[in-house]
Amino acid sequence: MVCLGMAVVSMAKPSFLRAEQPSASDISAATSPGSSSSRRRDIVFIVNPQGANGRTGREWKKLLPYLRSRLGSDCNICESLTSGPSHAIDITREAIREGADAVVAVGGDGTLHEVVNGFFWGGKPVTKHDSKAPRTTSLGLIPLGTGSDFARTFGWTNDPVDAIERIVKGSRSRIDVGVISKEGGDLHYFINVADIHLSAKAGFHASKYKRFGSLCYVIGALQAFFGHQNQDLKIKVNDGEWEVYPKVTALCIGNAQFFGGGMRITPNAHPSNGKFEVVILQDFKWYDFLMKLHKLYNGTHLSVNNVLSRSAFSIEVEEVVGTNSIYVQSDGEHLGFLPHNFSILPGVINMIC
Ligand SMILES: Nc1ncnc2c1ncn2[C@@H]1O[C@H](COP(=O)(O)OP(=O)(O)OP(=O)(O)O)[C@@H](O)[C@H]1O
Repeated sequence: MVCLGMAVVSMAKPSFLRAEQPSASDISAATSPGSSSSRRRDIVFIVNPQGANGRTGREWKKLLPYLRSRLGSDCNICESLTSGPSHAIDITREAIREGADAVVAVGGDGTLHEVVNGFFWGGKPVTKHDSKAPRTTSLGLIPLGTGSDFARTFGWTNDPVDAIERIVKGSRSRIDVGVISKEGGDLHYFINVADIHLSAKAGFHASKYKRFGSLCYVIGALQAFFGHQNQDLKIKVNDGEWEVYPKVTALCIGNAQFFGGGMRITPNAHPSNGKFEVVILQDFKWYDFLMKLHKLYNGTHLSVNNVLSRSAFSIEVEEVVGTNSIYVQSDGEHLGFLPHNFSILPGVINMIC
């Protein structure tokens, strides 16, 4: 982990909280009565240098001088470049335990997803080591990925300068997070959209073609259609009765609205409303997608035949006939196959919005 302008700090013992010396004015502000809010904030930027086929790393380097100029006088800015998949989870947990004021994901939805998972450990939110001085670590985002779908719900652009201004402004909102469980498996968290069957299979294939930019979603979808069959699924919403939904093409559980590089699949979802929007597409053929694709992108597909939307706090999904081949993904990351349970954790993270 590197604190800007300071020495390289070993990952084994992160000390970003101590790495920068406060300036004289900061010391006086911190020691004057009633001035606790003006203490220097510790912000950890977790950067995936390989995001968007390497663009994230290149943009991040160009962004650093601006970041220093906008935040450096008020904050200890720490950067941590990820070394591979899942690294962002560990960095986040360590930063929260050390008492960081904010952890900012710099990259795409995959990086954001890992950072969100780092906010939890053993089924509970991670907390600061020193519980006598509790502090809530906020989540921030500089969207610099291929799809960057989560940011679209808030109308955020891929312009990192806008994202830095949001961090400077520092407004925060409580946001919901989805939790996914499977019998005998670890808990998994998502912030954007979890989805099942065709779209999840398309996402699985798309992830192999990120070098082609947004085109990866088209290639992934074409590959997923190959050999696709709509499947009967059993669904239990809000701990009610099991219901069978015939010929499901895709089932999408939205905490936010967009997936697949800009498709507004769950147009009524919002990460602050305490519930998911569940959208189920049934008996779709390949030509239905051709005819209705524009509606899926602009979010007007809910009135289309064989599209159903409902809100839910929890949903359990199983196959009627077990094939163990129905793909599940969360925030665009492959998660395995059905069955899975999904439920919402309302307002569990403080987000810089
Ligand atoms: N140093 C690294 N080398 C290779 N892969 C990494 C590294 N750090 C993180 N990753 C993996 O890269 C994946 C994708 O990253 P990210 O989401 O930032 O970019 P993207 O896929 O281009 O964007 P989007 O998810 O918005 O389409 C993450 O899921 C993460 O596991």
